[in-house]
Amino acid sequence: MTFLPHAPVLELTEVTRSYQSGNRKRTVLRGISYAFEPGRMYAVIGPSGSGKTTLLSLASGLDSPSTGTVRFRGKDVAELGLGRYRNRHAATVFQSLNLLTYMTAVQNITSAMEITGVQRGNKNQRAVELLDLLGVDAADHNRRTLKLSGGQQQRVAIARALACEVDILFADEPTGSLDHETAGGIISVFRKLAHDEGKCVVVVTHSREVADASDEVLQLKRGKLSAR
Ligand SMILES: Nc1ncnc2c1ncn2[C@@H]1O[C@H](COP(=O)(O)OP(=O)(O)OP(=O)(O)O)[C@@H](O)[C@H]1O
Repeated sequence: MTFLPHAPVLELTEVTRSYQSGNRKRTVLRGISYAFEPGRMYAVIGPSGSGKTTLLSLASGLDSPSTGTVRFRGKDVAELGLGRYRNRHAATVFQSLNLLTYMTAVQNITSAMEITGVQRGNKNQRAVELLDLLGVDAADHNRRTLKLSGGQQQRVAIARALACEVDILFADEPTGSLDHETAGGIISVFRKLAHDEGKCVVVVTHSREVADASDEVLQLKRGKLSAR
């Protein structure tokens, strides 16, 4: 199958999400439509409680919209199967990273490949390639991730997310706990993944630096998404 270079990789159409609390319904997202392209980095910004994480959950297949559709390369992710979409096409780096800290950087990646059923002969070699791509020092590849710095851990978590050769990478506040310089390194990684590797990178952030480094800045306000 061939794809047009600028055909959207991810499309949200009239997406809404409401939460029921007792007998009250609260609508967080109100009819959001947007098309995300490969090879671009997007920042999603907005005040606390505006629904950024909710939007990320729907776009990444962790949750389903109340109404509307989320499509990956034209196919409704509900039909594709949310588990399959998450394993094969769209990975998320969470704020908590969720690394297995008693395992090495390489083991974190190879075990993710095992769990998601990646068909690859030499998983170790692929893990090393990914860690190199993300700028993790060779000396750190076989260290337990518990022993790595916050910035290095973040890189390992991103490498693990990419282990399944996904097309879309989501990240929730990836620079929130990093100092300025380390955050700059992570921002460069995201830009490289979008511009050199053709990934669609979507970052939820409060950081001005991340927003400034992105190709598109999308603002969530009162349940609506607008390009800034
Ligand atoms: N599972 C849930 N059940 C009920 N309400 C929820 C649930 N998840 C989120 N909400 C509500 O939806 C609103 C948006 O939350 P969300 O976490 O998406 O915002 P956010 O923009 O990511 O906030 P922050 O920047 O503080 O992380 C909040 O009022 C929150 O309380």
